[in-house]
Amino acid sequence: MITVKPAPRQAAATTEDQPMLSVEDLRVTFTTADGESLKAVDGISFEVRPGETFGVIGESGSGKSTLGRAIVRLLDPTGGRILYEGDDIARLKGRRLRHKRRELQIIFQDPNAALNPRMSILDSVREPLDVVGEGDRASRTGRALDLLDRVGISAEQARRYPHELSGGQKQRVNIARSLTLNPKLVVCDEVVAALDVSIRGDVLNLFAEIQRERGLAYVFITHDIGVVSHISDRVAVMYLGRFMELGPVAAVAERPMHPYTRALMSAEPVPLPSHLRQKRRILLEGEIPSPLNPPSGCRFRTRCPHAQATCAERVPDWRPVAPDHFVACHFAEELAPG
Ligand SMILES: Nc1ncnc2c1ncn2[C@@H]1O[C@H](COP(=O)(O)OP(=O)(O)OP(=O)(O)O)[C@@H](O)[C@H]1O
Repeated sequence: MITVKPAPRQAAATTEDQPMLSVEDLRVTFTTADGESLKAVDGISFEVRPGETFGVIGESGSGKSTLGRAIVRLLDPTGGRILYEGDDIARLKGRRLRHKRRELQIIFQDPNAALNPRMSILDSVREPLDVVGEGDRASRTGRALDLLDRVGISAEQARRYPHELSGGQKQRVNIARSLTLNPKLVVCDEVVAALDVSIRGDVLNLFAEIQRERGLAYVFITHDIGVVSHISDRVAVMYLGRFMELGPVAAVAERPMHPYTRALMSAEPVPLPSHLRQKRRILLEGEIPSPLNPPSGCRFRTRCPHAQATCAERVPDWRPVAPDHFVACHFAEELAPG
């Protein structure tokens, strides 16, 4: 089990609740090799507040990575807006997009994804600074070494190549690399999933420390509810391209309002205090349906133990059930425990 030091949410608590990023009705549709339309992200809206960790959880194929990549414009949204400091990231082009993207970084599950195997660790971390041409080479090298030192990579290790480092060390290097251009928001896509369980806690702690030092916001994408409950302030539960529930982690853990959230939470040994754990294991039957042909009405209805006729007929409204807590289920209040 991962043990993560409790992280006081200083940055989130001291900044006002003004969003730093507003995602409005975001859509990403892929065209498959057969020419079919696949709605990987299908009308998602949320805000990220300065200094907070916004968790996104869901099964494989729910569209989490697509959402993360769209936020940093690694792929082009099909529709909707991504408002960041007065600009719509979804529409920006050229130099203005490159400039904004410095402040929005992403770290991937595969520690090798952003590291060139033929470049030394130091060169890889300095590269973003070289590209924007900040200062002279010596100052850029100094800054890269400082960042590497901060994440626990020595100057001697910085001269090595990626294959000479462990997965955990490489993920530390990726953290350093993502920080070179002083981002304000980092999308973390399953960043500890590929790491040995024994070191996941250390790497998560490093993420939490860096966040406190820099007031960074994270969008933390994971299928691991234990990870999300430890690191996030708020969490969104995603299923087949849509959010099913969104709220403060404690509220969602204590009183999950969507049947899918309850099923997810009961399926894993969540390291939550016992009074917050779901008492009964709810079996989530069947595979997630194909996004090429999603169920009508509520997308979860084909696996929901409580589905009724209405669920096939009408898409549930996205509505508040408590302050800051939203759900898309026709029967949320009736079904929610206690
Ligand atoms: N480039 C693409 N072209 C066509 N379909 C894609 C493409 N990228 C993703 N998809 C499809 O979009 C859906 C969502 O994928 P995505 O990787 O975003 O989900 P995920 O929740 O991150 O899952 P995982 O954890 O397995 O990556 C899946 O059905 C996937 O097959």
